[in-house]
Amino acid sequence: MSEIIFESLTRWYGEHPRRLVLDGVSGKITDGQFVVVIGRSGSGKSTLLNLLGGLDTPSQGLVKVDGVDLATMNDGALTALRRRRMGFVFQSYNLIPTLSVADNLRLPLQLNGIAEGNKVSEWLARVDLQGREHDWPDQLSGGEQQRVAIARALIHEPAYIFADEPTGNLDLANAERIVQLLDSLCRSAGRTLIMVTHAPEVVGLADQLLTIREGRLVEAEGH
Ligand SMILES: Nc1ncnc2c1ncn2[C@@H]1O[C@H](COP(=O)(O)OP(=O)(O)OP(=O)(O)O)[C@@H](O)[C@H]1O
Repeated sequence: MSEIIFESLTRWYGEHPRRLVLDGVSGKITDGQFVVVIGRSGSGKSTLLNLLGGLDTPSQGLVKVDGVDLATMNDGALTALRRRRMGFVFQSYNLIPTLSVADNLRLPLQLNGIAEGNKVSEWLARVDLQGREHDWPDQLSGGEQQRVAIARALIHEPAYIFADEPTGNLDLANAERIVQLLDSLCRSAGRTLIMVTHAPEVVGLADQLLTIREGRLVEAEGH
């Protein structure tokens, strides 16, 4: 059972004055949900995502992943949790430029001690990039690089995928393709997908919508 609970989650930067960017948000993300985080630029979306994925530490409040408060974990345990249970997709793809496409995909397998088998070619086929094992990231288009990044985020079969504006650098057609790919690959395997986006068309796919305004969660209209 995978579940993320966050309570009174607060993040500020600096002291005197404190700059409050997330102001006591609470919620629950359950197994296999597609959660969409929307809100204006600077409202705190990436801050929330980074806290839920253990990439950042709250100033106050807590995040529980699989029932464990992240604040009780040491760095090694947190790294292990992120490596095994989570996959990350960013706006800027973040492929390692000095590694081939295949070696980028091998990294999560190696870090988790998972046997490679045919996984690299299988996952390239799933993102419609069969035969591109030996290409370098800079030989791929933006949409292709993001598809490699998706395969890399999923190849070790994590429970949670965190995607921070994964379509931010793509044209509309590529953006739709990336969202559909993430949605279908996560849904088919019951993985939880948490996506920050500016794209209003993604909202309709969400099981849960988190709308942030000035660091606070806004109640959905009509509820
Ligand atoms: N390291 C930091 N130091 C100080 N302020 C920061 C830092 N990181 C983020 N902030 C501030 O926190 C606020 C929220 O940032 P965040 O990246 O979460 O917003 P966002 O909603 O994801 O925005 P966007 O849609 O533009 O990416 C912003 O005003 C930003 O300037």
